[in-house]
Amino acid sequence: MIEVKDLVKKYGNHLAVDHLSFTVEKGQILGFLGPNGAGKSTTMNMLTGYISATEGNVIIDGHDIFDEPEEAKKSIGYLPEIPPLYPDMTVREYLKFVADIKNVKKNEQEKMIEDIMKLIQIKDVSERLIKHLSKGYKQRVGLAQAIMGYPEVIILDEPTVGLDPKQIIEIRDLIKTLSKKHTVILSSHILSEISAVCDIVMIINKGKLVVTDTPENLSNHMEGANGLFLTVKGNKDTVYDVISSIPKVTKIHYEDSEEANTVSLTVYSKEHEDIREAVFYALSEAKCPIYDMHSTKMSLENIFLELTGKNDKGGLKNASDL
Ligand SMILES: Nc1ncnc2c1ncn2[C@@H]1O[C@H](COP(=O)(O)OP(=O)(O)OP(=O)(O)O)[C@@H](O)[C@H]1O
Repeated sequence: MIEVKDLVKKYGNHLAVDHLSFTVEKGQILGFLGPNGAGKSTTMNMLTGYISATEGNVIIDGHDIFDEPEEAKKSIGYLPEIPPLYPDMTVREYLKFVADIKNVKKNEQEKMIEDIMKLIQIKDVSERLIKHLSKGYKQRVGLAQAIMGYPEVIILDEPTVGLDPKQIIEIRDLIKTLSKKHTVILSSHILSEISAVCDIVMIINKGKLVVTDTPENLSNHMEGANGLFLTVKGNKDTVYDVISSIPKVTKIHYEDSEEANTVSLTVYSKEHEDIREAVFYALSEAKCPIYDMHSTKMSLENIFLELTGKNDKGGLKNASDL
């Protein structure tokens, strides 16, 4: 449905998007994740033909967005980060205006506007001026214009930014509903948001692809990086020697210890290896009593920070490469 090949955007000497390639299948929801300035908006603006690319291709439903913009754009509905609304129009007037510019047939317009207002739940504000709507409702009207004409592909740039938690859940549910009939690409800098709605996550940083995988795989593979937190009574060197002699241990990280004569540390092991028993027996043999032992699960935010931090060292393509 969407094919992106070696997409590059340079602003002067600044490489905002650096050879990005990916495909999105029909009916999928692809989440684009990255910190501020990662290149999300720039990529979306190229996908929708809003700005040109320095290099590379974007093929939407078989049409190149740069060579056949009219054909390709027919398949796209776009909600930019700031929704393109006319504040002095009522919701209904605005949607009629959007239907006109998207060449929706006159005899189909009224029904389509009604159906979309019902789907997006904005019927109750249809006669109100857009400038008098709350932010959540403005965002909904932005979504309504994106799906006008029922394009195959819907591209949403940070669709929940600035909304309250209830509105965020409502917009997420809407996105899931939309994906039943459309292919959806959305961007966010919030990992939990992406994992809640997307089939595939692409993490980008400094314009480069860091990793792409399903949200489940991303979490599962990162569990290998989860550690075992320990507080042990004993001497730091002894504890280090004992723990580092356990075969499956890959990394030891010292933590601040709150009790005198104790050592706190997080111990990392190879993927999915349970080292709790080995740690217990080794420390008891060395007469170093364990005061605390618990698993530390990496939060989704930490996964994201870990991945985007690793990018400078280059070259992760799948979560399984971690
Ligand atoms: N018109 C422009 N001229 C020069 N540099 C630009 C322009 N637009 C974006 N950039 C730069 O390109 C990089 C990528 O910006 P972009 O807006 O795509 O990031 P983003 O991932 O969408 O970030 P955010 O989450 O903050 O919106 C940034 O370093 C930004 O400063």
